[in-house]
Amino acid sequence: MLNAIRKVTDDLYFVGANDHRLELFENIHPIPQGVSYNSYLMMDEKTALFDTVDWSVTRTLLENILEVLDGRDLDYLIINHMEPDHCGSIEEILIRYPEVTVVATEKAFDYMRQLRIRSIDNHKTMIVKEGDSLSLGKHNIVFVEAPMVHWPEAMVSFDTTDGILFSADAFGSFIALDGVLFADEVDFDRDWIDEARRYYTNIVGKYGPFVQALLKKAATIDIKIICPLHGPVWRENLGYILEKYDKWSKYEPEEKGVLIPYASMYGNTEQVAQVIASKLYEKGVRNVAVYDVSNTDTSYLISEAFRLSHMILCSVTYNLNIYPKMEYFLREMKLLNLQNRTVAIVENGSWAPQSGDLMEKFLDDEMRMVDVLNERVTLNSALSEGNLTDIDSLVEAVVDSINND
Ligand SMILES: Cc1cc2nc3c(=O)[nH]c(=O)nc-3n(C[C@H](O)[C@H](O)[C@H](O)COP(=O)(O)O)c2cc1C
Repeated sequence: MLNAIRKVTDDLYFVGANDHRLELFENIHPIPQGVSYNSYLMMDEKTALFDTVDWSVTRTLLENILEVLDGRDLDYLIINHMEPDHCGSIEEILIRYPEVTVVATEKAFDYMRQLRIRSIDNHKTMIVKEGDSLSLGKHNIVFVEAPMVHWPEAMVSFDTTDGILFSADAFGSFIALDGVLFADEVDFDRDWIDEARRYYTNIVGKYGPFVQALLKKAATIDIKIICPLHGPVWRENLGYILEKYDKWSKYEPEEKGVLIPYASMYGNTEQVAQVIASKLYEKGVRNVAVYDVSNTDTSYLISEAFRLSHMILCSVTYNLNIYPKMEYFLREMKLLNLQNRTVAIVENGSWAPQSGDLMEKFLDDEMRMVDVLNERVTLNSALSEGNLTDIDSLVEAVVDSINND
């Protein structure tokens, strides 16, 4: 093979590509380890391509397809999701394979027109809805609607012959594949889970109830392989990733532990965050994650907030407000629907500390099912002897809450 193509099964080929050049996914989330855009080509009596890739790697996709088709024509292009990182090459496929039939939901066809995929109306199309199926010969493909996972038009396709779920954005992950195809070829729980969580929580996190609906449908079919649109394919231990998705989409913490994001200009608030973290370890808590909100991209904080059960928000008062980077994190948590967490507050201010009240009001008024502990610590510029009792009470309250949850 001239190209980096791998076989998922005897009839199914991975023909996607890696991207190490994109700095920000969706122009917002850093991806220091890259990302893959997955596309799969089924070679049966009829040939079918499941989704395409981002425009930037179209050349690789086209060469991969040419090599696998080996002179045959492409019969079907099945579009599960119309986000441009997956639909970016549709037009090129249509130009090169004029006889191809495009298979998608009605909404997906609307988006093709919105996105100015000009030649779609000159092509054979097949609009599918929940339960429709398509025979490729040996393989029978059933279409299952998956609205808001993560766009309204999304569907997943299920090959009933081999039990393969083409799961669109569900079960995806950041990190370029770089030769890997299957999740069982890496130490996923050590090396990939943090980026899988950061991908899910920031990209799909808001749509938990829709993911729950998809998981319920998935429970009724016999899935043997999951082919997502980013990251590795799952063929072993599917329960591992299904369980993670179940937790994340129910907004249940994965682990007991404490996230301590701090906003500090000159280090005094940071010092208190460190003191609190030390005291938590002294009290036997083992899962404490301390982050400076100024030098940690919010996507990482969101991911940690989904992972852990407790949070201690530490912020200076900044022009009578919450420190902007902390405020941004709070707003993102709200937008992504995070809930079911216990939170304690540390505030700092030299003349009119306000960040504590403002953070508490935000948590109470804007977020759902967030329990704010009464034990607050208020610093005036810097830690003083007078704060120590309050710090101990806050730590005690967090430890009690962890132990009694
Ligand atoms: C630009 C700026 C704005 C501030 N605004 C307020 C304020 O509105 N109210 C207040 O009580 N303190 C205010 N402060 C004081 C800080 O909250 C105070 O310096 C705090 O101790 C900083 O803690 P740190 O060492 O963790 O940065 C402000 C400080 C700066 C630099």
